[in-house]
Amino acid sequence: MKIDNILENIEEIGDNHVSSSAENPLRKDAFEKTDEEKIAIIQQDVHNILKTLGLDLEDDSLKGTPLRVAKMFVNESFAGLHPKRKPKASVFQNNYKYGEMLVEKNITVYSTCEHHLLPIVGRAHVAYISNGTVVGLSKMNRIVDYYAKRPQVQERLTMQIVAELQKALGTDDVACVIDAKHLCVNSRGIRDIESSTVTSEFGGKFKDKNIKREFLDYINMDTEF
Ligand SMILES: Nc1nc2c(ncn2[C@@H]2O[C@H](COP(=O)(O)OP(=O)(O)OP(=O)(O)O)[C@@H](O)[C@H]2O)c(=O)[nH]1
Ligand SMILES: [Zn+2]
Repeated sequence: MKIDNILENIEEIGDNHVSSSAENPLRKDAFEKTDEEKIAIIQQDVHNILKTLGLDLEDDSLKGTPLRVAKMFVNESFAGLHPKRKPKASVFQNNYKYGEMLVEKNITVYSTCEHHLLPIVGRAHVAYISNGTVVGLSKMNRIVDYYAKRPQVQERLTMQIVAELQKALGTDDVACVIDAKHLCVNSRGIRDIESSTVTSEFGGKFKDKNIKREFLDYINMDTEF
């Protein structure tokens, strides 16, 4: 994809529904380097970090780590930063006139906390009410995964998922709840292994108390929002 198209794509994401606060802070030159160029630079950076910590990078087990981490950042953990990886949300006409709520629950979330670069692991529950368009079920999981593969805060991730589905489905009637553990809270710092974080975004009809309740009942949440 050409850089102009990519920037256009980002602007388009910004325009429609996604408020500026729901965008990951990206530099203007974010996509000027190829993935291969980024991997080569990050490999050197990780090498320097480990060397500074005093590790012997000639060691057989460690010597592949800088490249391994660089590839993981670019191709896996943070792959969703690049708009070229945005999933195509195949939509269909709702010819069968299903008018009730559709809930895709227990979608696995693996993301990364942007403050500590430690994992966020949990579940997302996504729901929408069709206004004539339906989306392929797996596309909801793919949209969650795409936005999760970025340095994130959970609030922004939740909002981005809703905004993307609102755009694909042409309706505001979309909601998302995420319940996730942040390893920066569980494994370091306060080291609270039990706590998890719940975030929600309720668009359109989901702001209605009864509709919200129906959704929360489907996902077995007693939490009052
Ligand atoms: N709102 C929000 N905060 C997050 C998220 N992920 C991590 N954090 C918090 O970001 C904060 C960063 O605070 P700092 O005080 O700069 O970091 P720190 O000194 O490592 O803080 P401690 O984690 O309390 O040791 C921490 O309180 C994290 O728990 C998230 O998704 N949303
Ligand atoms: Zn953190």
